[in-house]
Amino acid sequence: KVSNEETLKLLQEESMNMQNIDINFCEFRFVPRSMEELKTSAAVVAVFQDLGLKERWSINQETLSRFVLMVRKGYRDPPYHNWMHAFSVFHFSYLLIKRLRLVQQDYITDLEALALLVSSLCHDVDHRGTTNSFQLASNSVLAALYSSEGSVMERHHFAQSMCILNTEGCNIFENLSSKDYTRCLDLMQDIILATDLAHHLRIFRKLKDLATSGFDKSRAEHHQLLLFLMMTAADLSDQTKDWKSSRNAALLVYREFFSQGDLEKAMGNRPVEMMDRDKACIPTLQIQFIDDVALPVYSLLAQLFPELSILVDTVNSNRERWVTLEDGHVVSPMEILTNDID
Ligand SMILES: Cc1nc2ccc(C(=O)NCC(C)C)cc2n2c(-c3cc(OC(C)(C)C)ccc3Cl)nnc12
Ligand SMILES: [Mg+2]
Ligand SMILES: [Zn+2]
Repeated sequence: KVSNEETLKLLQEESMNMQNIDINFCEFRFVPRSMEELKTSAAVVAVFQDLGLKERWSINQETLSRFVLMVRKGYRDPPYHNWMHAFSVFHFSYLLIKRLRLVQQDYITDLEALALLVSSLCHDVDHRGTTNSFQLASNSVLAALYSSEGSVMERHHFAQSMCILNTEGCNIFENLSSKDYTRCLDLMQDIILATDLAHHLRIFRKLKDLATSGFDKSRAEHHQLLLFLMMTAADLSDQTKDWKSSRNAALLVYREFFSQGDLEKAMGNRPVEMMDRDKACIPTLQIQFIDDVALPVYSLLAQLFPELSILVDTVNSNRERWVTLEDGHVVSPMEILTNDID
């Protein structure tokens, strides 16, 4: 339960707007992870304000504040899949909607934009820092619940999100028409399930075809594929930031992976190399992940929206930094002095 004083405190902060959050808040180079965690809940409320979502969907300010605090409380504290990850994914989705003017240009409807934003905030809620395959291998409760359908964690994230919406005073969709309400939850389910890497790899060919043939605003399937591509791009958006930010985020991912590897060894199972701290070579693994997953995502997005090609350039330059680290690059004293590689 979110206490009233917490909600009231957040309400007082609601006077926050884009300017007094950070002058660069609406730039793709802005790093949401650099914000003080205490200010992130008010920033989420300010984003809803800025996009006019409260008026458009008659969202009560106090309900919104309570919802944001409940979502934040719904996240645990593993190295990577925590609230600050959710907040950074939410921020990137906001920038896509705002800077590309997606609703004004009819790429997505205003309901799809609402669903994308709320899904971004909720998409990893109650993550335990372990993968879908670990749920199965460890016979977790979540595997028992969802393994027959697959995407075990993603189904749990969606179920948790619905629990939060159904909590007293937290249903931000309470004033939507029943048609919009149903449609919005269906969209959230599709979008959150699309954050399963296996799902992304399954639809990748369709995403390529979409980027090649061009977006047809009249086709519902194109709206859906675009939402999935933007959600994945947001989920990976640490990789579109400056070198230090993207490197630090990647190191958090491996801290989580290696902890899972330690668990698997303790269970008598052999972890995959990527999760084995004794075998993994992070630069090599990162170059592989950037080539196999990250670059294709931002390249497709840039094919659809050429103004985003700057993101592809940044991912490529971060890739180059991993290459210099990969070949056992000897750190020169100068680099140590400039703490370029700390
Ligand atoms: C920096 C960074 N390195 C990663 C290195 C490897 C992998 C991994 O899962 N490799 C397995 C093989 C089969 C490819 C993921 C990595 N990763 C993610 C990530 C992305 C996810 O899925 C979407 C969002 C749909 C792409 C799902 C979960 C995660 Cl943790 N986010 N940042 C990273
Ligand atoms: Mg996830
Ligand atoms: Zn995520």
